[in-house]
Amino acid sequence: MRRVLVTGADGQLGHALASMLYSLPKEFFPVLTDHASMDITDVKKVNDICEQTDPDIIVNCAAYTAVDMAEVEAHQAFAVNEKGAANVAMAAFRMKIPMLHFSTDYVFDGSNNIPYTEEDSAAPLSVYGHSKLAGEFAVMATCPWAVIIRTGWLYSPFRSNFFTTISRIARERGKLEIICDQVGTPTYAKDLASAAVHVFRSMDGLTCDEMYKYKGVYHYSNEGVCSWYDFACAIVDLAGITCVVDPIETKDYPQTAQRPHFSVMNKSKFKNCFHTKISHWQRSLAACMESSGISSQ
Ligand SMILES: NC(=O)C1=CN([C@@H]2O[C@H](COP(=O)(O)OP(=O)(O)OC[C@H]3O[C@@H](n4cnc5c(N)ncnc54)[C@H](OP(=O)(O)O)[C@@H]3O)[C@@H](O)[C@H]2O)C=CC1
Ligand SMILES: Cc1cn([C@H]2C[C@H](O)[C@@H](COP(=O)(O)OP(=O)(O)O[C@H]3O[C@@H](C)C(=O)[C@@H](O)[C@H]3O)O2)c(=O)[nH]c1=O
Repeated sequence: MRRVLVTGADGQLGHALASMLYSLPKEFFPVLTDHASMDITDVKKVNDICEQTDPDIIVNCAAYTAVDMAEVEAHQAFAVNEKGAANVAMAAFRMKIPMLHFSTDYVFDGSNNIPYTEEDSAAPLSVYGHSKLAGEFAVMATCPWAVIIRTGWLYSPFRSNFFTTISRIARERGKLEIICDQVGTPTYAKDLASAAVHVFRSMDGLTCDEMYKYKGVYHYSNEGVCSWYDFACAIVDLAGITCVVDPIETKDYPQTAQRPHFSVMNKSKFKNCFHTKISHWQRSLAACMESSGISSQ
């Protein structure tokens, strides 16, 4: 049985991954840590807990994810997303074990008109995007066999995210105005957790030299393309909520941080390397809706 140390286990991805690991009890034993029990900016704490728990795999789900707040809290964003990530990567390097880390579609500036590949240049528009890109470099420099998955528009029935927010405010307000000129692909956290398990299985039992085969950045979201407006319409429809959803432009929804207008990612590298298929975002949204019980409320 493989011990999988998860940081940020109280976040939406950490929670989805923990549930996935508990559902595979013969294969994996989750060692869950959260902000309170293991602050990843505290290098001594990270090393002590890794030493005590002796994991076989480390997955860094901890992050500073408040995109607008990061514009005024750059120091905190970089402390967690760059230095904290490097602390976790250093522990994995010392223990010579697989390290999985997550990054974001917000490393791109949105100027592409075809899906971004891993070879495309990153040019973040926001402090959050810059801090995550710095984290990618820090992780790769610290633990050279690390696998970094860039994902985007993550949602689940757990914690605050676009899915839970829209489900709630559609009922409260009866009318929503949603940006239609930012295009990307939603990612169901359960699908991403399942993708992470594919990575663990591929890297299980490999020597450091063998792990190098997988090193680097991969793109992963659900399949398909939509705007936030399309996503909101689909949530409202599936939930059976009576609510008007109007499309608006980014300029009509003032936000502190700038977001890319286009952040669709090409997932071929992940699918080919880890021999997996990916579900379309509408199918995954339906699965999430069903598991959340929101549509029957
Ligand atoms: N959410 C999204 O739409 C997207 C997320 N990603 C990336 O996916 C990953 C997972 O994101 P997601 O699960 O949504 O994020 P969440 O914000 O839901 O979870 C992040 C977790 O990290 C914890 N955390 C924050 N600071 C620290 C710290 N110093 N030490 C330990 N834990 C800390 C948070 O705890 P607390 O809340 O108590 O501070 C929270 O539980 C991140 O790398 C994120 O950048 C990428 C693209 C899209
Ligand atoms: C609630 C609401 C949001 N929106 C828009 C704002 C924003 O552009 C978009 C999504 O809202 P959010 O607050 O979820 O946006 P945001 O925090 O930018 O989401 C991002 O989070 C980080 C962590 C990532 O890494 C990204 O991939 C992405 O998921 O919807 C509306 O237009 N109307 C509304 O009523």
